[in-house]
This record gives sequence, structure tokens and C-alpha cells, in this order.
Amino acid sequence: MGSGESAKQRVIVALDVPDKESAIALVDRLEDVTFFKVGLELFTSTGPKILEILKSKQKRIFLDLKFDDIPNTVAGACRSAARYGVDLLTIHATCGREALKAATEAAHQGAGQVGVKPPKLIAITLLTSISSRQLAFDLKIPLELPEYALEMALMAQESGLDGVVCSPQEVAQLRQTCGDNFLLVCPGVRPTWADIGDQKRSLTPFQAISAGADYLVIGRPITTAADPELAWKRICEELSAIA
Ligand SMILES: O=C(O)c1cc(=O)[nH]c(=O)n1[C@@H]1O[C@H](COP(=O)(O)O)[C@@H](O)[C@H]1O
Repeated sequence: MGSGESAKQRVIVALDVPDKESAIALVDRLEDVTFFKVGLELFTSTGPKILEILKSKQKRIFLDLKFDDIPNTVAGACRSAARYGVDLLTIHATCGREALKAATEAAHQGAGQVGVKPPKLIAITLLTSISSRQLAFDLKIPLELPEYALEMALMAQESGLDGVVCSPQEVAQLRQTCGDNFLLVCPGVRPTWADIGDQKRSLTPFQAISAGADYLVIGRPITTAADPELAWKRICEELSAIA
């Protein structure tokens, strides 16, 4: 996965929409997109039905449910989610080492039980909507933000996860420390022409891939654009200089 693929295969479009019909309309409009993310909003609305629909259209799936619970519970959730045969699955690094290990084992078990490929399990290091100031003052974490993100990534790597979700601003440091075989997935990506919204640690698509991201997750700059296909094409053009 990742760097061997063409630029446009490395952009995952976040389907943050309220229902199945809106999701299908976007998927059908964005016919060149190969990889979609189903997150909390859409999955809570549709359940696994949307995953079957995406599979029937030969799309790759990032199931972003951001599990965050005690080891037994996240393991159970990962075992169940892995049976869907998705490509990527998320858990929060803040679950801790024991939970991350249990989740990894359970994801393999779940996939094995139904004979599908296990998902790449990736941990959220620190949400891209959190600033250094919020980390210090709201979350009371007494570390510099890049150091905190790195610690979360190292814990995920030591626990056997396949990679992490990180902001583009930390991806170069994580790539250097975690090596080429650790999957680095970056949301919080903004082309210069798009609104930043609630994202706090952003870079452009070109900058994020150049810094070492395997995949970019991009939602609103495409999905809420007046012309989503055009927005997608502009992002692909920006990236075409790289791959
Ligand atoms: O796990 C994620 O995908 C994720 C982690 C994170 O730290 N920040 C983040 O924005 N995301 C997701 O990435 C997508 C970003 O969407 P836009 O901000 O609309 O491009 C959303 O679906 C978020 O849920």
C-alpha cells in the first residue's frame, strides 16, 4: 500500500454525509476515486450496508470508527469490524498498549474466521483538530505536540499495528523514526483554495505526500465543493508532479 501507487490512488475521500443516498450520489459522481472512507456519521446512519455497496462498486474502504475503550471491548469491536473485509480500520492510540495489542490480534482473528484479508489497523496519534495550545491547556498533556504524536506512533508500532493516522505536520518526523514499512495516513489536508474549517494542523496535498504520507484523507474540500469532480481533479493535478 502507499508509495507504490499512483497519486490519485493515494487520496481517500471521506464520505462524511448523513445517509446512504448522499454517499452513493458522491461515489457515482467521483468515478475516478478508488478509495473511500466511511466514518462515524455515515456508518451510524447506514450500518454495514454502505460497505457492501462500496465493495460492489470495486472501491477500497477505510472504515474509520476510531475505537476507544478498554482492551476487551476494543478487541471485540475490531474482531467484528475485521469480518467486513475492509482495507483500513482505526483505533485511538490513547486506548493504551494492552488494548492496541488485543485489538491487533482480534482483527486478525475476525478476518480469519470469515476468510477475508485482515484490515490494516492504524492508530490515531492526535486528532488533527487539536492545536498545541489545546493539547497543553485542555488535555493537560505536558509534552510538545510533535513529541506526543511521536510517542503515540511508537507505542502503536511496538504494539504491532500497521500504521497511524497523523497530521501532515508531523508526518516527516514519523516517517523518519518509524521507517518505510509503517503506514502513515494524513487527514487535515487542505489545498490552498479550500477552507480550513475545524482542522488545526494542516498542509497542502503536495506538501503532505512530499513529507512522506502514504495516503491522504480529504473530505470537505471535495465533497462540499460546488463541483466535486473538479475539486478532485485539481488535487490530482497538484499531486501529479510527485508520483
Ligand atoms: O481518522 C481520521 O480519518 C481523522 C483523524 C484525524 O485526526 N483528523 C481527521 O480529520 N480525521 C478524519 O478525516 C476527515 C477529514 O475531513 P475534512 O476535514 O473534511 O477533509 C474526517 O472524516 C475526519 O473524521
